[in-house]
Amino acid sequence: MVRVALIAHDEEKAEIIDLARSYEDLLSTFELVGTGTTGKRIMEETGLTVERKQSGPIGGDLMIGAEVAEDKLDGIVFLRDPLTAQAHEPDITALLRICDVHDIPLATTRSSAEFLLDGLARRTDAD
Ligand SMILES: O=C(CO)COP(=O)(O)O
Repeated sequence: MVRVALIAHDEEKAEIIDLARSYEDLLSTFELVGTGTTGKRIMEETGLTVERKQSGPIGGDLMIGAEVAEDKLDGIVFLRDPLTAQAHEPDITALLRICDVHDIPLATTRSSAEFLLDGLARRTDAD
């Protein structure tokens, strides 16, 4: 089964919930994992189930990164706030880097996330 991580910074939470609603039918066919607060909000505001890791600032990004290192993930939607400095920036950088190392697709904006999910939908069709 396709396994996807969903992560959003606070300023992007409304955007990822809107994205999750728009793609709910597709996402309901995926295994979903997310950082703590993002996962909680998506479960509260959609019908989706998300396996929740720690909140990003206390290690959640690194836990998602560990799944990448273990080749467990097919893609990541990570809607980053480009205008606010994050205390856990080193963890965010580590996650982006490990996605590059393992060539795991990672989308950091709404439009690129739509491309990523549309691409994973085609992969599901082909399976
Ligand atoms: O900080 C985050 C990603 O860097 C997201 O964490 P939360 O989903 O727990 O808010």
